[in-house]
Amino acid sequence: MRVRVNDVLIRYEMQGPPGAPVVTFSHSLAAALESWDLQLPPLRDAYRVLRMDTRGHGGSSAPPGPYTMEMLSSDVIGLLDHLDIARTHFVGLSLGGMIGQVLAVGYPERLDRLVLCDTSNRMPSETAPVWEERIRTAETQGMTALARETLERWFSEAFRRDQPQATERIRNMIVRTPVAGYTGCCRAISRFDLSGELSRVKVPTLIMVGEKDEGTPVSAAETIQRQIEGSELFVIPGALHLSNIEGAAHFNRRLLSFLS
Ligand SMILES: O=C(O)CCC(=O)CC(=O)O
Repeated sequence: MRVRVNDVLIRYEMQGPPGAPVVTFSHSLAAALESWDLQLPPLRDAYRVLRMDTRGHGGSSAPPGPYTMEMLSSDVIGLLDHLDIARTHFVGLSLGGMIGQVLAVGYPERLDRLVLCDTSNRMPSETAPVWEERIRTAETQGMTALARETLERWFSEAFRRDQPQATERIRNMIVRTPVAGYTGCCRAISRFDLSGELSRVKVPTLIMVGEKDEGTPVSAAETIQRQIEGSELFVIPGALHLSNIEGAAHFNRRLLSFLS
């Protein structure tokens, strides 16, 4: 389904019994709602699972950027309003986790529980050249040029070797991401800094991170945990950045116990 929210079309899927609590999933940069496929089966009997493509990704519109984290968060609120959802659990990975933090600060009345995965409360200014380089590569060579290095940051060598079909599916998501959507979100991420405001978050929060995530490492998760009072931290053994896929069994067990 696609609905007009703010000035864009947002693609989403909603599965699960009517009246059940809603769990909203928000994916990483260069992914799409299908990156949560492994979370659907364990949740869909007891929850309404709402998965959406972030602006600039998957089947959502990709207007020219730059985007801001506030814009991306406002798209989530617009979708919830459209679907008449007053409150939701929110699970966000990486970029999705940054959106989740903005929601928890700006719209706490809309959130029941918050799960922040493989994310950070700010992008250090030292990383600015990395984002500029990724933007330049996407604009000059297209998303295919970014696929291999992205997969290497997201999954272990063993996973890429042993799960070629799953790896290929994610690769397709990366290369199909519109360049304008990717670069628009890169700019939102590179300017992201919620470090001064995160201590205001009172929503019950679980933080999960792949043990070997390099882009948003365990230390970044620990920083978030120190700032959000009462939050829990779970490190997913062996996983890199897309811990919900490579570490799905651990991820799902911890997610279910936190939500229930
Ligand atoms: O994945 C994201 O949503 C942003 C952070 C990032 O680019 C991490 C990575 O791909 O290594």
